Amino acid sequence: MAITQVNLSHFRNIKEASLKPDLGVNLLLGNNGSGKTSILEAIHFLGLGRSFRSHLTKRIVQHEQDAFTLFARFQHDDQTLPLGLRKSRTGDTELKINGQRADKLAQLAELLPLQLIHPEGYSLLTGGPKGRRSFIDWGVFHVEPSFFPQWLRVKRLLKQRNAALKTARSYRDIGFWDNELGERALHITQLRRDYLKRLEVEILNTAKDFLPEFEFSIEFFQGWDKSRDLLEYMQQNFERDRALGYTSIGPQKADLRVKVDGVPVADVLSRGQLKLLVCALRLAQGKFQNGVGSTKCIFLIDDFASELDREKRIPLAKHIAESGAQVFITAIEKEQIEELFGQQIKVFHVEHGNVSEQ
Ligand SMILES: Nc1ncnc2c1ncn2[C@@H]1O[C@H](COP(=O)(O)OP(=O)(O)OP(=O)(O)O)[C@@H](O)[C@H]1O
Repeated sequence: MAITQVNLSHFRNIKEASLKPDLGVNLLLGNNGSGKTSILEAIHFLGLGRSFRSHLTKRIVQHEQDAFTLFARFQHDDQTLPLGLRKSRTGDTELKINGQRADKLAQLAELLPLQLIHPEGYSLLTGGPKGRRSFIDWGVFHVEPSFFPQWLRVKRLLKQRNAALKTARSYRDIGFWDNELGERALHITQLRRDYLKRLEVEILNTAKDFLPEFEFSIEFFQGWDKSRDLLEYMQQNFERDRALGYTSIGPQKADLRVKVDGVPVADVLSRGQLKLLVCALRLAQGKFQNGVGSTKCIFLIDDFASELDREKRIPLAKHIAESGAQVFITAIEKEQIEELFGQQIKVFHVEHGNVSEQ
């Protein structure tokens, strides 16, 4: 899986740009505010249908323009597919995959699996469980096709159960939703657990290379006490859920708990160390995907050098190179990246929104 062409039009400060990336490491080089991250943001948009910087399209569309347009060609199953996306300031979306209109942005995620590593990425470990759940689900989604439709169904059922909780007078009024939920919840939980079991070794090995001074452990919290039967537990929790107005236990509460000596990493590690650990998690996941999945993962790395000393950049670059994945890296100085990856990189200069190939 690799992108062979990207065109951007009216995206942030980029009026028009066209890039023909290499299948290996691509370096986006430029001064602060030149537009490097905007190119990563555009690729992220093509892969996930959303930005990692703003949920408002009007912030992304170039000032005084109505819409942005992105176009890419990418390799998929031995063929090259074109992908076009236009999004207007008001949020209207037009998506074309291989010349056909597509109505769901979720279709993009299947075609272009991406891993983003960026300076604020450490919030994966310091923030709430939602991000870590997404981390797990990204991987399950890409290796287990039955996961996504089941998860969508569970989310819909939870919405209905939560709505029913507001008018329910006794457990009987919502018991129906729990029966519908129960089996599906167990299924997706099993898929998450199996996936993490397989990924765990890759994560721990990568983390050991980055932070050899720590002994990490990984625990999967399924969203409720694993010794309890979910249906029975939900029944017992009815009064509590009714008072809260939402379902307080279940797979929607799942989490990935990363600890060092039994203590959550967010309480022990420095910011730079947390950042490295997040790199380890994302690289491990991408490498695992590239080993087992049919579609290969692409890495987007924003501000590679930020907060990492040279000694730590070396294992990071080694794992990136080993992944064999296509990589897009932004940096201000070329030397640091060349030193790590050798001459085998394609350099794009970004200056005031203009992109040129070296
Ligand atoms: N909607 C928009 N229209 C036009 N310009 C914009 C828009 N949104 C942001 N900008 C400008 O686009 C530029 C691109 O910023 P970007 O974050 O891509 O820079 P960068 O090269 O990654 O910089 P840094 O090294 O500081 O992270 C900034 O100067 C910003 O002010």
